[in-house]
Amino acid sequence: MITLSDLGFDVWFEAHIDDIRHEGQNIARITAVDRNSYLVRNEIGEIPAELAGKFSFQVESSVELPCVGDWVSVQYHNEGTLAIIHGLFPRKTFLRRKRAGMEVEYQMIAANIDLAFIVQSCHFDFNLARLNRYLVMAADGHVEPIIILAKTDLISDAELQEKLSAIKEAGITTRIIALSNLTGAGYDEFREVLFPGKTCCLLGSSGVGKTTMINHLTGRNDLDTKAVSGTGEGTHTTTRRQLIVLDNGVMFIDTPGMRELGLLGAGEGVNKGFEDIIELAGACRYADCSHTQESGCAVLAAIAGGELSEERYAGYLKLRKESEHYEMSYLEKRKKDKAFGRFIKTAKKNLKR
Ligand SMILES: Nc1nc2c(ncn2[C@@H]2O[C@H](COP(=O)(O)OP(=O)(O)OP(=O)(O)O)[C@@H](O)[C@H]2O)c(=O)[nH]1
Ligand SMILES: [Zn+2]
Repeated sequence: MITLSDLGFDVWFEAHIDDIRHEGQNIARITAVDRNSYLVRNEIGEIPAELAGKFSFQVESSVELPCVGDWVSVQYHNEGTLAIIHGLFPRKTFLRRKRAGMEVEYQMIAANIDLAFIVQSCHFDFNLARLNRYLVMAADGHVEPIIILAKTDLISDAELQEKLSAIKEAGITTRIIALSNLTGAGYDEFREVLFPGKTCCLLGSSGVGKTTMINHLTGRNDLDTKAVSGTGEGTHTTTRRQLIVLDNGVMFIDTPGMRELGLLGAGEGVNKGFEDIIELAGACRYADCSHTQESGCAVLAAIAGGELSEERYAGYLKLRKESEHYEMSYLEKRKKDKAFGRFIKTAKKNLKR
C-alpha cells in the first residue's frame, strides 16, 4: 500500500497539519486539475474531488486554488467515491508564471516539486535564452533545477562539448546531464538523481524527448494512457492524471500549463537561436515575408543556393510554428479571463442594487 510519505508528505507539511486538517478530514494530494474538477490521491486511493463551497467563497485570487502537486484536506462523500476539498496546505515549492499584462497576478502551474529537469535537445532546440528563462522560473519557486541535454546521439562528442562550454560560459552553474533515449547513454547518471517519494517534472519544448524519457524509465506509456473516471454527483467525469507515481516510487508531474511555459514569448527565443536566418531575412523583398512562398525571399533563395540547409530551415519553421501556436492559445485564454472578469463585475453590480 502507498503511504502519504511515499507521495511526498514529509515533516515540512506535517508541521501544518493542525492548522489545515480538521476533524473528520483526510490528507490527500492533488493529482489532476481540470477547471473546477480535481483528482486527489492518498493511501486509500485516487478519486474525483470538488471544492467545498466555503473554500471557493474565500478564494480571492486563482493562486489560492489547489493546483497539481498540492496537499489538501478532504472529506469523503458518496461512500468514498467523491472527496470535498476543505483546506490547502502551504506550498513548499511551486512553478508559476506571471500573467501577461498584470503586475502581480500569477498563474500556478504546479506545486511541491522537488526537482525540475529542464530538457533541451542538443539539436535544433538548444537555446541559452530559453534555458535561462526556465532557470529563473525554477529559482522563483525554490525548485531545484537540473539541465538535461537530450538526443546526444544526434551530434558528435565535440559538438556536445561545445554546448556544455556554451552553458558554462553563460555563467550557468546548474548540474547538466547529457543523455540519449536512443542509445541509453547518460541514463545511469539520470537514474542516480531520482529518489522514491520525490516529485519531479520535465520542462522543455515540444519534441525534445520528455515523454520518451518517462517511457524509458518505466518501459511503458505511463504519461499518455492513464485516465481515471469516477462518478460524482450524478455527472460522469474522466480526468487525465497529471501526477504519476512510477514503479520505482519517483513521481512526475506533467500538466498542460507546463507545456506552454517555455514557449511564452518564444518569438525572441526563435530569433536568438537562428541569427543566420534572421540576417538573411533582412534581404527579403517584403518586410513581413513569412519565408515560405514569397517571391524575393532571401531565405528561400539561400536554401536554393545551398547556403542554408533544408534541415536548419525546417527546425526554424517548427519552432516558429510551436511558438505561434502557444502564444495564440495563451491569448485566447486571456480573452476568456477578461470576459469572466466582466461577468463578475456585472454580477457584483447587480448584487449591490
Ligand atoms: N534521435 C533521438 N530521437 C529522440 C530521442 N528521444 C526522443 N526522440 C524522438 O523525438 C520525438 C519527440 O519525442 P517526445 O518524447 O514525444 O518529445 P516530448 O518532449 O515529449 O514532446 P511533446 O510530447 O510534444 O511535449 C519522437 O519522435 C522521439 O522518438 C533521442 O534521444 N534521440
Ligand atoms: Zn523571406
